[in-house]
Order: sequence, then structure tokens, then C-alpha cells
Amino acid sequence: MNLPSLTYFPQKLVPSVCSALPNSTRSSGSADNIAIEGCNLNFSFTATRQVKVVPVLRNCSFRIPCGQFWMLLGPNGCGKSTLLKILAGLLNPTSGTVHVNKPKSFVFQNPDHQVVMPTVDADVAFGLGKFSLTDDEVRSRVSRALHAVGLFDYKKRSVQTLSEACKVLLLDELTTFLDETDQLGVIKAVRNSLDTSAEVTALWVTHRLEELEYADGAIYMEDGKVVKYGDAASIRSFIEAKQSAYLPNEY
Ligand SMILES: Nc1ncnc2c1ncn2[C@@H]1O[C@H](COP(=O)(O)OP(=O)(O)OP(=O)(O)O)[C@@H](O)[C@H]1O
Repeated sequence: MNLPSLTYFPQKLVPSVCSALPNSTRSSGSADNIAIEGCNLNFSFTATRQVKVVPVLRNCSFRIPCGQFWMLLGPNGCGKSTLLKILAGLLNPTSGTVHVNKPKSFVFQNPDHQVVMPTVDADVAFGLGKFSLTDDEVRSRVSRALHAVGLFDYKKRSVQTLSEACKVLLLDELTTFLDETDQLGVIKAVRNSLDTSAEVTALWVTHRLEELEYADGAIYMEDGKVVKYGDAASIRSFIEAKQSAYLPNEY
């Protein structure tokens, strides 16, 4: 496996699970103490009338231990949302393996945009409306999707009654539209839910370096690659050093 430079990781939390895996998109069935894992993940799309293949993610590898609050940072367009969608099961990687403990929950930047129907299965089926599928095909695809994220038993539940009893939270720039007080409130609420349950793990996409104060660890990406991951303080120092290197010494 192609692991990027690692600033800190307790040795007992790093079982050698990736290298023995086939290079497929199946879940790796990672060790119990690793909640989220990506191994050599690549993602590309075909652009310009199906002629050019554009890479978005390049050999991304990382491991996030259970019960920790991690952040995903990097410049605009480096691939953070794409990586999060792959972890959520919303996109398939072009190659590489992914493991995320279940049930998992993905929250978009604007949560109001992600729930449109009253029940869980109807909401999932809504996204299939643009394809010409039979009712049986829709039912079968909805079942597969709900099984994939560990929510099959909740298919008839009202979306309003879903609890936050998931094991993994994947959160994409939740605080973008919030004022400073509410930003802090949300981040503290996530931190608090992790502190009260050792089983919950969260990965939070952000641009705000100051939010790293609440994190256990972080992943820093550039140009589709995981450049560094490890404890939050080290990643913050790393990014700050990069930023200051770009500032001119004198005008
Ligand atoms: N299916 C696709 N079609 C076209 N472009 C795509 C596709 N998937 C990803 N991209 C491009 O890949 C790049 C990475 O996008 P992504 O949204 O993952 O980045 P990001 O780091 O989350 O950016 P931001 O911080 O601005 O939200 C962007 O340039 C995006 O336009």
C-alpha cells in the first residue's frame, strides 16, 4: 500500500490489513479498531465528449481509528468531497479498496437539500426517478443501497425519526452557511457525541484550520493525493508552514 507520510499513529492501531487485499472496490473488512480506511483509492471521470479521462483522486491511502474525530483539508478542487462520497458509497472508486464501519451517515453541505421524501426507502428511490426502471428494479436497487449502508431495517422509517445512532459520520463542510456562533455549536455537538460514545467516528471536511483544535487527527490533500495524515496539531503545523512559505518575506 502507498501510505503518505504519517506524522503520528499509535502502533497498535495500525494492523497490516491493506497490503493483503485484492485491488477491488469491495469493502476490506478492516480490523475492529479502524473505522474508516482507504487503500490506494483512485477516481477519475471521462470528460470532453468521452475522450479525456481526468483523474480526481490518485492513490489515496489512510486509516482512521474508531471513536476519533478527524478532519479532511486541502485546497479547493483537490478532491475532498469526491473522497467523502466514495467513503459514503455514493461514488465507486475507479480502483482501490474502501472500508467504512456501518451504519454510516453522510451529511451534505446544505442538509436541507438531501432529504426530499417522507420515508427512508422513498427518499432513496427518488434519486432513481430519472432512469426508466420498473418498480421491481427500483425496489431491488433501493434494497441493495440500504443494505450497503446498513439501513435496510430502517427502510419504512420516517426520515425525521432516524436517530444519530450511526457508527460513522461523514460531514461535508457543515458549517459553511452558518455564522461563527453556530459553527462553533455544530462542531462542539459533534465533538460531544464522540466523547459520549467511543463507538462513533467522524470525518469532517473543512477549510478552517482553527477547527482542527477540536479534532484528534486530520488528512491533508493536494491535487487528488493524500499528502499527509496524522494527529491534528501536526497537520495544522504542516499546513501553516506551507502557507507561510507562500507569503512574501517583504513587499
Ligand atoms: N464527475 C465529474 N465531472 C466533472 N468534474 C468532476 C467530477 N468529479 C469530480 N470533478 C472535479 O474534480 C475536482 C475535485 O472536486 P471535489 O468537489 O472533490 O473537490 P473539493 O476538494 O471538495 O473542492 P471544494 O473545496 O471546492 O469543495 C473538481 O475540479 C471537480 O470539478
